[in-house]
Amino acid sequence: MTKRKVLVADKLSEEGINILQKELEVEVKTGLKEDELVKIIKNYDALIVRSATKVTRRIIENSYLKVIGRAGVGVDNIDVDAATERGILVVNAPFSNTIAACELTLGLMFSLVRNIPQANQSIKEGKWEKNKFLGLELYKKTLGVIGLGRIGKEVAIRAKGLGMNVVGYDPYIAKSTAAQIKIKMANLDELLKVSDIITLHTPLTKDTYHLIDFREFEIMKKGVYIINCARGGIINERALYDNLINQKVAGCALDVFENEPPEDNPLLKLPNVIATPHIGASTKEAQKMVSIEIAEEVIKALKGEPVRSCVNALTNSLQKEYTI
Ligand SMILES: NC(=O)C1=CN([C@@H]2O[C@H](COP(=O)(O)OP(=O)(O)OC[C@H]3O[C@@H](n4cnc5c(N)ncnc54)[C@H](O)[C@@H]3O)[C@@H](O)[C@H]2O)C=CC1
Ligand SMILES: O=C(O)C(=O)COP(=O)(O)O
Repeated sequence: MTKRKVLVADKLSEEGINILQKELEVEVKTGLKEDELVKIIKNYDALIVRSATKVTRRIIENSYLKVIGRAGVGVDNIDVDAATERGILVVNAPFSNTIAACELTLGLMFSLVRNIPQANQSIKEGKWEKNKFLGLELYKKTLGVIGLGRIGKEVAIRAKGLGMNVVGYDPYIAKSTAAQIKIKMANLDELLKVSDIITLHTPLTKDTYHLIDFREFEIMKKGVYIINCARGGIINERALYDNLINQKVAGCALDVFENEPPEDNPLLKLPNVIATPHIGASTKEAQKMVSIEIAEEVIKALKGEPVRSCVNALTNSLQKEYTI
């Protein structure tokens, strides 16, 4: 019997590729543009991507795909509605990169308040600017966690371990989740008012697009720090820029951008912005697990077996069940 064909369009660890190869014919072609994908997508039963490849309506409508696999969590780069309309299953691998994204968030939080990247740069330039890099302690500061799903929850638990006060905002989680990790829940405005550091961990959806906009910056404390390891579009980058310039925001750490790669993004020119190139999920452990998780899901979907992480029609109410 001829094997079904899967196109792997972004980098996937070899463990996952090996699993796919046992059952399917696998082709790996990365860095394809929309036009190139449109030309070849008819040849495949399944497509696997990460965040780089945008799976547009045009690609979907030119395909005979049965399943689209997202080797990671966020599916904002996939037109899930278009896939659903054509009966194409969209599955993701949400259980494998939680710790990786959480630990990057913590690394960025320490880096921000102690100016570690700036101090590193300075000493490598031959300077000894000891007095320039006076930092802040995290101990007893208030961390506002927006989105208390898998990653936000792990960040909150670790922040409490550092002696921080943690306030959470997430309209869709059960009260028992907050009680379990012993953090205070608040509405968005209360969280913005009291937080010394704010970290974002929601998906990018129609509801969370520009969740942090000019109005929200107005409510924040002067000297607040912002961390975004979720998605660029959740913060209005123009509002962030203005509030860094007027020093309402003391500094921010960004792993994600509205446009990636962020060509000519003015935020990257500011000294109080530290940035990483969307590496939240980039650990050996996470990438190995993600590749296995998505390979198994895609194979199950092609066999018509029940899958664990179908994201079609994931409305907010469904998301509630899904997160808890
Ligand atoms: N930088 C990176 O490489 C990575 C980024 N991510 C991003 O992080 C996001 C979160 O990942 P997980 O924690 O695994 O997802 P999750 O689904 O477990 O958690 C998301 C949480 O956000 C909440 N939420 C949804 N809408 C909200 C709103 N309007 N206000 C407040 N909370 C809201 C949900 O109720 C849920 O509890 C992903 O969607 C992805 O975009 C995830 C992994 C790696
Ligand atoms: O899993 C996610 O949502 C991520 O953002 C990770 O993105 P990546 O797979 O590293 O391109």
